[in-house]
Amino acid sequence: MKLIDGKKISSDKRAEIKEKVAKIKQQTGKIPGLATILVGGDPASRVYIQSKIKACEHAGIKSFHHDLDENSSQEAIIALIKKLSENSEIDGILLQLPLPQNKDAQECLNAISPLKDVDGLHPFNVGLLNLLKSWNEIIEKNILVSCTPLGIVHILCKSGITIDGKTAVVIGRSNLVGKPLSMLLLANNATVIMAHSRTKNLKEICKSADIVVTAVGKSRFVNKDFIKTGAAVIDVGINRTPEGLCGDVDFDAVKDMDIEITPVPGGVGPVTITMLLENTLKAFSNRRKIVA
Ligand SMILES: Nc1nc(=O)c2c([nH]1)NC[C@@H]1CN(c3ccc(C(=O)N[C@@H](CCC(=O)O)C(=O)O)cc3)C=[N+]21
Repeated sequence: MKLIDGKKISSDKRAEIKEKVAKIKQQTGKIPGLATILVGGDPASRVYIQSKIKACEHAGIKSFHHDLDENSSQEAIIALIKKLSENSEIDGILLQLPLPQNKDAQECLNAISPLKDVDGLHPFNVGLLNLLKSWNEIIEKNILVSCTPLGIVHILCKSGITIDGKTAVVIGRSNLVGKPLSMLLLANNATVIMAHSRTKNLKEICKSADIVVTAVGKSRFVNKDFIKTGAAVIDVGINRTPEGLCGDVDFDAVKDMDIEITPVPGGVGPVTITMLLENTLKAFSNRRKIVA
């Protein structure tokens, strides 16, 4: 088993971003800004939001955090988002998900200006992603795409794992990870299988894949039976167990296999946050029509 070092991939990219931010400041006198919104006090969400704010500070990006009460109305969330969408100091807006019960997250996301939608969840950006014909267009057209899928493609690329022509199985069909990732892999010429909780013969399907991405949220869900020799395994699961934080893959069960795999922690998580910084810069330059 060969571990893919997400922390290293992340810190290399963050150093590049930091330099870009410094250059932007020098050339424009402006500082890119990211607004984060947390509704309610879910402890895991708070940890993620804090890592995002810290990463911004380290890169020189200005962060504007908004804590909303658990009982805030949907109207109040939308009103805040609209205000941030109009604030010219703010380039990116991130609404931390999930929202507390009884709120329509998509309705809130629809209020984010598509130009500031650093999670790529506004219907405009979802549409652009689905219209993609090739990976080049992501760069040329400056489309904002969800951070975890971008991070996964970045990890594969930096690890020298080709996507073109490979069979990739994505387990999980969420709007934040599974669906956008499938579109990105497709744009990179993979043959993509979108698997989910109702998929039959999941083990056999995964066993045929060159790349397996698991975003399920169940510890030890993926074992030896799912993975073929030589495969790349990307573990997006974040599960808190009595033994600590772990992903969806039963690490002990696969440790003797000839595979490449991202660990949890230290795999996809840190690179996801790095892509949020990257998307904030992308939003900055899209809005100002300059090359960062
Ligand atoms: N609008 C929105 N956008 C998101 O991108 C988003 C979200 N909502 N809601 C929750 C998920 C989850 N997510 C993570 C980011 C970093 C780590 C991360 O850095 N993890 C560390 C461990 C951190 C720990 O100890 O929990 C690691 O894997 O090494 C994990 C999870 C972003 N998400």
